[in-house]
Amino acid sequence: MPQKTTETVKVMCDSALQQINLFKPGEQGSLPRTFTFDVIYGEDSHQQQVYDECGFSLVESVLEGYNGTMFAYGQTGCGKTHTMMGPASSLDDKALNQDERGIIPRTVRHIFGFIDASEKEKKFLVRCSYLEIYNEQILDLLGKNNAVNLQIKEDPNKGIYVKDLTTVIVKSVPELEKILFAGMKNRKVGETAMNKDSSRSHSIFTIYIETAESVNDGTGKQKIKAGKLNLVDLAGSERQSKTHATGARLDEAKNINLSLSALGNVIKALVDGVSTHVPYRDSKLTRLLQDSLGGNTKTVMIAALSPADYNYDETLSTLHYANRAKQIKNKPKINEDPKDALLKEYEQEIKQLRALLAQMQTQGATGQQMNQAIMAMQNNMKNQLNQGFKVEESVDDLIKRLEGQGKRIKILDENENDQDDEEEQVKPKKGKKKQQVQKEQTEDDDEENQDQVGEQEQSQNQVKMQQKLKELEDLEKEKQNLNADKERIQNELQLKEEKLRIEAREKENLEAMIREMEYKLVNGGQALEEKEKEQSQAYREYQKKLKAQRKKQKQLLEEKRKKEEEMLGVERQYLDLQDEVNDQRIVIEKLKQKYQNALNEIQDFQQEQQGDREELLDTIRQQSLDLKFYKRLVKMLMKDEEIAKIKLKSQYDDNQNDWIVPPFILRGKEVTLPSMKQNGYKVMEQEKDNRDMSIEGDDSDDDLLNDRRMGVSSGLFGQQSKGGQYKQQYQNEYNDRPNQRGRIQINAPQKMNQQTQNVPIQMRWSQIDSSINLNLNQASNEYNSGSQSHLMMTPEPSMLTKNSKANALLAPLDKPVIINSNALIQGNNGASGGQKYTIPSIDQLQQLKLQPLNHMPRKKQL
Ligand SMILES: Nc1ncnc2c1ncn2[C@@H]1O[C@H](COP(=O)(O)OP(=O)(O)OP(=O)(O)O)[C@@H](O)[C@H]1O
Repeated sequence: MPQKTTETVKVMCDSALQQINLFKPGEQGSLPRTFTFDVIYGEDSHQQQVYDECGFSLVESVLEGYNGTMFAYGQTGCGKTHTMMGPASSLDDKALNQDERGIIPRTVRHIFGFIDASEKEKKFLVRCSYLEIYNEQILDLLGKNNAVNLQIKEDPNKGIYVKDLTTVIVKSVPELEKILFAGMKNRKVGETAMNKDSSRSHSIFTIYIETAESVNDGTGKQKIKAGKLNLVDLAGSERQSKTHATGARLDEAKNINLSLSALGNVIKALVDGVSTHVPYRDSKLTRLLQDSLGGNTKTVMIAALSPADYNYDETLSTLHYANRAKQIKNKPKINEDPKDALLKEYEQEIKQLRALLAQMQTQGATGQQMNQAIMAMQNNMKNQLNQGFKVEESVDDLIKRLEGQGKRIKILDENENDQDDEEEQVKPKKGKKKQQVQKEQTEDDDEENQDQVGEQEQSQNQVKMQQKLKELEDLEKEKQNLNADKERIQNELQLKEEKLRIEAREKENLEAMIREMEYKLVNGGQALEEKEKEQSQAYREYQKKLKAQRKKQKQLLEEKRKKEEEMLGVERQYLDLQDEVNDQRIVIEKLKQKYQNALNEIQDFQQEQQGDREELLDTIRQQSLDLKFYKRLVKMLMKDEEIAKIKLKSQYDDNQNDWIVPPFILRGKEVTLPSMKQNGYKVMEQEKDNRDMSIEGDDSDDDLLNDRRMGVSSGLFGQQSKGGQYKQQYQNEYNDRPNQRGRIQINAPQKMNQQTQNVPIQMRWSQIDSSINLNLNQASNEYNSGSQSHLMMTPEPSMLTKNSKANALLAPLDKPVIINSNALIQGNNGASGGQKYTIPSIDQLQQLKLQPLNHMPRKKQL
């Protein structure tokens, strides 16, 4: 969706013909490149229109049980996030610009609107998950730890899925929106020269909808359908020259461009008609979208364009991308009665719980039996959920967790207070008891006083008194017996009460579980007034009509195009010659136009390929420099045997696309490998903290740091002593690879003066005799004598020994050897020692029509 711009508009949208015309800047009067798509939106179109025409029918399909994917593709800053999400300010419930909301918030409303308008008997289970792919890592935007790189798995029933991805059950628009906004806040966004809030990751918000409805065959059976909707906001392709990205932004851009070019390769392979292999595994993005591209999913691609002439190349590339994607044929199918449907599991659980409750009420099952049954059921459910997804937590819990832990601490404090309160309440009770005991004591004392008075009276009648005493003793005994009986009865009563309490609690638990299970499912026909239902139905009908109209319009356009095609070949009966001439002229004009279009297409394609190649080579070159730096660093820190030992214990993980390196510690002369289970990585980090690093000399100097970033070249020519050391190391490393073939690139300066700009020229190694000798002394001498010319090689500087064999031969094919030297090109005739070889001059190289490569980083003058 083009955004308004003050620059010259070079994109014309023809919505009626569903065509987009792109004019090349500087080519006045030339024919535009024309592309036809299902729908075209100019800068005056509205978000509602985009949703009605692109989103609505896809969401309806998902509600019918299809899988759907909608993704926005395009150059950075073109409006992908705007189209998918809309401006952040529009998402608020009270926002005045709610009509600017994008596809995702509209989808959320559509889904629950549909549920509310469906029959009451229908049951729905709605869940969602939210992930981002950042620097080729899959991060859970709703997860407890969103720095963990999750793994992609494949299962015959579930298809491709992300292991341990958090999914949350939602029952209403506000709940789903809360989750969405909380996840959005975790997304990686950064400022670039082209977009203040540029998405630095690809994000996938997935909504899973399961529907259960009774089959009308009198068996009471239910039909379950499960649809899944992926709403994808891709990060935009970007050129470093425009975004001026450096550091982390540049790393992100490299990863973004690589994954987008992997997506492009998948699309190409799917439509070129010759590829037998589709490279889905080349990136996490293509792997996750595998079902959406050529699989069983209904997919809508939205191409966002910039209309500015400044972005002509990127706009053309996006249009080609979309044009190819348009040709992909998917085979969508409804997911009926899927084995892993959660709704089915929940329904079964509810049934079983109800049966248990009934049993408890009629047969009086014991609390212990109940407990065991509930525990078994809960475990069973957890296992089922764990097979694919993490066990869901409630929306409120999740939001609380995402907002931080503060609330929980507060709740704990409150509980503590509650406890204190309870104790406070207990205290007065204890006091009362004490008072009562004191009272009883006083009463006893009174009795004693009275006895004393009686004693005086009874002194005259001792027998009587003794009898009385005996009676008292008997009474005391009886009292003791009664107390013992009372205690026993009390204990029995307590036990009975406890038992009753347990049973009541179990029953309550059971009922709560049933309530909770039922709560997770949403019944159709809720909350809506009859009038709202009618409106919703009318809107749906209108959408259907609109869809039918669009289909008809498309058919008519197609017929018109076909007729025009036919006209070009039809022989007509002409009444006079002039008519025939006129018609033929029109036919010729049209054929000319077609021919020109085809030529343009070929030219665009070649340019695009060249652009892609340059971008990729640039990335390879950058990565090769990084790799060299890390290699150098590791070699400075560790011995070859140590590296070998650790490599032996390491494994390459295809799923993670990364090395799993076990923890290790460098201590004195030994390498210790602490077990991963025993917190090995933590131990390793502590060891690292204990080490102090010191660098000899004034190595903090910026220049030196820069030179180091460039890799080994900094050490090669600047100081002979260092150079010698490096040479020796590299020679050792590569001399034992005699049979690997490689290629050589010569980056030749266009003009032979010191301010030259490099025009790199590629020459395949196969054009050079594999046993040549190169005399490179001249290059290094020239360098050392202070000339601007220099020689830089990656990654095999062993070539630089005097009269050395061209060890570039030994370079593996994926690591190009780069020679950048004036001297090499000029003083090239004399190979020494045996065979002769002449490196071609620039003219000769150019005559070979070898394609120029990208600009190479120039090395600093030392
Ligand atoms: N159709 C539009 N109408 C109004 N504003 C728009 C439109 N499209 C884009 N914008 C604005 O342009 C800016 C960049 O858009 P957005 O962030 O959506 O680009 P993007 O393609 O997602 O970029 P990136 O790939 O860098 O994430 C935003 O401020 C956005 O609001």
